[in-house]
Amino acid sequence: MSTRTSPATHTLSLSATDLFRHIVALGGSYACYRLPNTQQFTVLIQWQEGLQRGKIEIENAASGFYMSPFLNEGLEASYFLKADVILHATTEAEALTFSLSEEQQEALGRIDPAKQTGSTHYAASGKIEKDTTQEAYQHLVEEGIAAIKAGRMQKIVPSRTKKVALAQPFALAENLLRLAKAYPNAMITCFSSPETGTWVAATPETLVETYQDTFKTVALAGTQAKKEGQDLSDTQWTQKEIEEQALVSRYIINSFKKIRLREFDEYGPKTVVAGNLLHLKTFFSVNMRETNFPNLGSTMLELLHPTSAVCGMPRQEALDFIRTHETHNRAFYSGFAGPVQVNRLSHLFVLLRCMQVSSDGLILYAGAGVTENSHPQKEWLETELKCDTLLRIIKY
Ligand SMILES: C=C(O[C@@H]1C=C(C(=O)O)C=C[C@H]1O)C(=O)O
Repeated sequence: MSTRTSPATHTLSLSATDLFRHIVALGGSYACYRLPNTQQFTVLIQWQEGLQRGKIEIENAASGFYMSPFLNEGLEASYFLKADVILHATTEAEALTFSLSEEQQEALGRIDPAKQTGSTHYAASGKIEKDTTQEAYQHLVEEGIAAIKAGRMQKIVPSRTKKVALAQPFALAENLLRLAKAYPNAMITCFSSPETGTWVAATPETLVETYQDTFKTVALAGTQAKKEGQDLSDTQWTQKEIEEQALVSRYIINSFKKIRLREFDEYGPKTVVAGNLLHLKTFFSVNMRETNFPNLGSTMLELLHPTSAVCGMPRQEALDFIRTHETHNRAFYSGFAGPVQVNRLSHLFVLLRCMQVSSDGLILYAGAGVTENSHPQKEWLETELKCDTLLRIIKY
């Protein structure tokens, strides 16, 4: 759908809260996002029931939003929200407000803002994960270190949950705006459907981006707290962090090698800000036309997910470890999500710094890269900082 403006008298100004309520009341699904370093929020709405299940070819897909849980072999457990309607709003104002043309109002059905009183989002279906204690997480890290010392893996990324209670119904639109303002260079996103429940993320990590002829991905790892007024060029990284991030870079280069792609640009590692944290990031880009890899986005998505930034190395051993040792289901945490073919851009992000919104609370998820030299308590503190990325900004 186009966003051309119709005469002012016929446009309807609708708050995100009213819009979300309207969609949920009619049984639709939506995904809302603000790309890094942009001012615009986009909402993709699907009216027909049921998200499409299974792998899609992002190059040939309709406009929509692609979502994947962490455990997703062959990407067959993915979901696709087909955008029947696309709306945009800027974040310059104090509230998220959409301006709907007549055509868009027709597509959305009759909307009476005064009658919108229901929920703005779907509550989680199925079992809600419990809180992970510090003791349990540190024990998991110790088991990871033992497996590495026994030679079964080089790196593992154990994760945990953190459950917080809600004092009031979750103010979704207000919180998305708060996150967008606090974190200009993050992808701020939320998706809500009966199948997936509701997830919110402020993620720093691109998994796959394609626009016109360019393919991009990044290797992101190594974490430290960002200090007030810190000069990024003075940041010190330990050998452990440098090696941990280099493993992720190597994993990406090995994936290029697997498909005999030899020409790519590599830049970094650079220290980057992600909310309250600093990471090391290497940027990769490929010209898909010159290298004759028109489907590189779909190909790399399958090769990369889950990367060693969120799973470990080697991948199969790390996956087995996570499946057998973690006591919670990661669901969409460390999976991926993002728009596909929206104005020719497909941009999928790793779902990090994320949480599930349930009717009785928020379930946050975070992990930390563990190598032979890890300290369990430090890894716990790292996951606390990662949870704080959301908790220090949102109201709950
Ligand atoms: C696993 C997470 O983050 C990943 C792990 C990192 C690390 O181990 O230092 C850093 C960035 C992410 O690639 C998370 O945020 O939960």
